[in-house]
Amino acid sequence: MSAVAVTGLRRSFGGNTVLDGIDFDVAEGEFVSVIGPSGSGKSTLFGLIAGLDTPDAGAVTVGGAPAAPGRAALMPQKDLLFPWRTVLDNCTLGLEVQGTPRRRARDRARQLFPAFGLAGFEQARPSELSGGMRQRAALARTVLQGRDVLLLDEPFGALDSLTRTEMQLWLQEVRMRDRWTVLMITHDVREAVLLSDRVLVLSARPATIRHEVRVPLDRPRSLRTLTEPAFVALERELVSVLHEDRGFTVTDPTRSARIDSPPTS
Ligand SMILES: Nc1ncnc2c1ncn2[C@@H]1O[C@H](COP(=O)(O)OP(=O)(O)OP(=O)(O)O)[C@@H](O)[C@H]1O
Repeated sequence: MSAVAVTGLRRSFGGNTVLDGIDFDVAEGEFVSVIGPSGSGKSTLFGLIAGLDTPDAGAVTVGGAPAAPGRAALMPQKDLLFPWRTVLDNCTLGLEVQGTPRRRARDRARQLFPAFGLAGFEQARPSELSGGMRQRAALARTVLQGRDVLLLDEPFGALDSLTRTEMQLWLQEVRMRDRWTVLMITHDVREAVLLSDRVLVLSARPATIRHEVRVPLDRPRSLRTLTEPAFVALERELVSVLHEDRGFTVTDPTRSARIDSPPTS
């Protein structure tokens, strides 16, 4: 059974068709990235998978049942940590919303802190954390909800490139331990290839799945992976597909691996 199955998904807002027939499956334990032009509907797609929005047509199942709040855990683009709560109590929020008593929620959160590089910061406020630590806290909150599927919407978008690379390798490590099923939105082609088993490329709006690549590189992947010919070839393929959509032909993907260009309309 697929962890996530998306069939014929359509979503419009007013007269603006955003998703125009999206079909894909995610297997249990798979890491799939979704890339595509800004405004193509990636966050809209995640809202539908998270059960926070309803499609105009088509269907989404998570673990074989129709998408509904609480079936997949969504980490939104902004970390949304509450400044007045301690880091520990920010991490327990999802559990508390589910009805877990605060004490038990705190015990469970505390157990994650060492692996998430947050040990010793339980009583700190979010403002005392670095950008990478904030993202790890937001991810801890998402993971703690104990869902079968994690939806990460640009989890590292706000980080500098060094921290970002460290976080990517860290995410790979913690995820290999627990085999989460992950769907991740990113604007960074290199990040998508480094972390994923498969990368889906959305077209510009109205979005369809324009392209898909499998990433058959061994794990764990490391900084060295970034320069392997197979890695570079996949990166080049994805960058070319993305830029073709915008009428460009890419000859040197290493100079244009990011795609955070302005919305097309
Ligand atoms: N609730 C809503 N009401 C009206 N329009 C919406 C709503 N949600 C999304 N949209 C529109 O849908 C389109 C796609 O937005 P979405 O945020 O899904 O794109 P995205 O690919 O995630 O963008 P980015 O990469 O910039 O984060 C945009 O034109 C946006 O204005």
